[in-house]
Amino acid sequence: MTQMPDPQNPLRIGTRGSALALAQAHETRDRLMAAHGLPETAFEIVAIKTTGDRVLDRALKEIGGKGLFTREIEEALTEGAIDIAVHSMKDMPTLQPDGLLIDCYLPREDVRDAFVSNLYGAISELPQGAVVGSSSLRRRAQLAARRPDLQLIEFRGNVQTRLKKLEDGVAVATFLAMAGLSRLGLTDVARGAVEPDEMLPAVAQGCIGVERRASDDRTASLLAAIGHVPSAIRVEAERAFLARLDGSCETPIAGLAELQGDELHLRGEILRPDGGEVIAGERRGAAKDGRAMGADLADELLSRAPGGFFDWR
Ligand SMILES: NCc1[nH]cc(CCC(=O)O)c1CC(=O)O
Repeated sequence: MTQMPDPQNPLRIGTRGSALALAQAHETRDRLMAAHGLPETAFEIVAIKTTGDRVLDRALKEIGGKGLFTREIEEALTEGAIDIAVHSMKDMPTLQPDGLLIDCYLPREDVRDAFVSNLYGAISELPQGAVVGSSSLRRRAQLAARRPDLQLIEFRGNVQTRLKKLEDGVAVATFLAMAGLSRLGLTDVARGAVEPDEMLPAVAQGCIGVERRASDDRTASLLAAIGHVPSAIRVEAERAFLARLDGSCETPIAGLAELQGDELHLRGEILRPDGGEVIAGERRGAAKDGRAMGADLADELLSRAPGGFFDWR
């Protein structure tokens, strides 16, 4: 029998302190409570400030490095200060530090981007030269590919900060993940969801992953009850694609795997940051081969990329 957490010996859930991160930690806790019939007091939520949270004044890509939002949390997990770490898989490097493991994914939310604007209803309605705010290299590149006339500006900060910038007229539109808005109860601010055909989402967008110490068997069996296998299949295929490209969410790479019964449909694309070139491809295959499909699709896109394509990295 697994030793269940209790108020004297709670399961400590590590997370960033942002409203979105806390909502994700609460969702994880609620699922564990329901799956095991445990009270809220059997859990402790530990908010941890990361480098990415501290440094708000510079563009993320300047301070650089993968795992800007995860390093301190993974250190706490390794040291045993927390028992699990709850992450937006979109923000996770493809390699976990030695001794740590992610093999539990919650049921995936809406994977699409939301179009957010007080003035216009969709991308197609944006006037020539309109100013759009986004700090996502992927969204900027995808938008520039479709609408080279638009003026793209950096847009950092949490959801509330970005909405305030729209209100102040700093930009006329921005994009946010539907999943984040939904978890914050803010889907009202979306004028609409952008379909993947129009803007392929980031790898693992909308998916929460739970990380643990690989050697921690008690936590492994607790998590087994809340892991969602179809989400795992999809996200692991997308992350195998990303890993082969050596990308991160700071790279103009998009990827989405969808299940149709036992068949997995994987789409991926790499872009030049200015949108000047988009290389896209897809694979269909058995769900069990998802990771191999991801690596294979990445190899195809790499082989089609002209010399110098990745030089901006
Ligand atoms: N990079 C920030 C980030 N990481 C995860 C989400 C949204 C939730 C998700 O995709 O799981 C967001 C915000 C956004 O892109 O709007």
